[in-house]
Amino acid sequence: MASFVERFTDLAIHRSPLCLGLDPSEELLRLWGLENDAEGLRRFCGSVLEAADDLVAVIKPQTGFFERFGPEGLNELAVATAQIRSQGSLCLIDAKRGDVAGTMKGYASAMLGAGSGFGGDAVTVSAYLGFGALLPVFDRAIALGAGVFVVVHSSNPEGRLLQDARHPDGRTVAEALADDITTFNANQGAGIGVLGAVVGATIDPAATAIIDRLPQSLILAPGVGAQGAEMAEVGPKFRSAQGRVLPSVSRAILRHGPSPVALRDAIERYREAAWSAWDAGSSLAASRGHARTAVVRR
Ligand SMILES: O=C(O)c1cc(=O)[nH]c(=O)n1[C@@H]1O[C@H](COP(=O)(O)O)[C@@H](O)[C@H]1O
Repeated sequence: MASFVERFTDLAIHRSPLCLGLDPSEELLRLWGLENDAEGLRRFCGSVLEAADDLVAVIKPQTGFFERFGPEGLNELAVATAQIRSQGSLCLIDAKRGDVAGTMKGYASAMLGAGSGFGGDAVTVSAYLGFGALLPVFDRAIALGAGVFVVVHSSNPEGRLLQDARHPDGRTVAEALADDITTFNANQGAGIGVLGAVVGATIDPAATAIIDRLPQSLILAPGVGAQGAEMAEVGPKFRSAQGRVLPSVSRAILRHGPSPVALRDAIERYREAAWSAWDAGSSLAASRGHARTAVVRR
């Protein structure tokens, strides 16, 4: 089976590298005139996924917005993940789980790959209990051709104090984590590895050297739109990771619903912008131009 990286790279060229966040929050359900319940979740997700159709590479459901309704919400998460896969997009389950190794094995079986509870193509994880504790998730991802995104430099200001704290050797926590990710990927072989990283698009341009420490990783870049980062900043900030970045947008697109036309227009706009951010000026533009002609002619 093709790896997550191979599948993403192909979809990024033929669809767009955009990662569409599927965040059915109470605020958005209200804005859309939907009930704040499991039925509202279902209608919201159905409309978003119909509008996204085959336009984007990755769709990222945030589990918290589903878990808030208990078993009924989890059922809607399963419905959404199945629909994402049936539309040919990659399903990145944003669960940000992080626990001791034995428990991570449970989360891995819940989230990752065919035969798991939710069948994600990739998952987000948090390393606060230690990078090594996440190994069961890494192992399952390798075995099943899935992906893992480890939070390194989060998009929110509250993350700075913890992630910028220094190890005795002078590296920040985020830098040491980036190095752990790169060592792990390098031990698996050359090229982009199974471990991706989360680096917020809100990152201060003065701090972007952290991205240079991740030469073998896909990089999920949330924070575009509602959190203040512009898509136009992603290309310059993430230049050293050109062709490996998934800019992620949730509210700035979702607030355009429930009109299917307005929603699709918003996805189209961010999709185009994500393409430019991804490959501006690179040789990837040629293959993209080729694929895009086919898409436009659909
Ligand atoms: O892992 C994530 O996706 C993530 C990491 C991070 O550092 N910051 C962050 O906002 N996120 C998620 O990305 C989404 C951002 O939503 P918007 O700000 O509405 O685009 C939410 O689902 C967050 O949980």
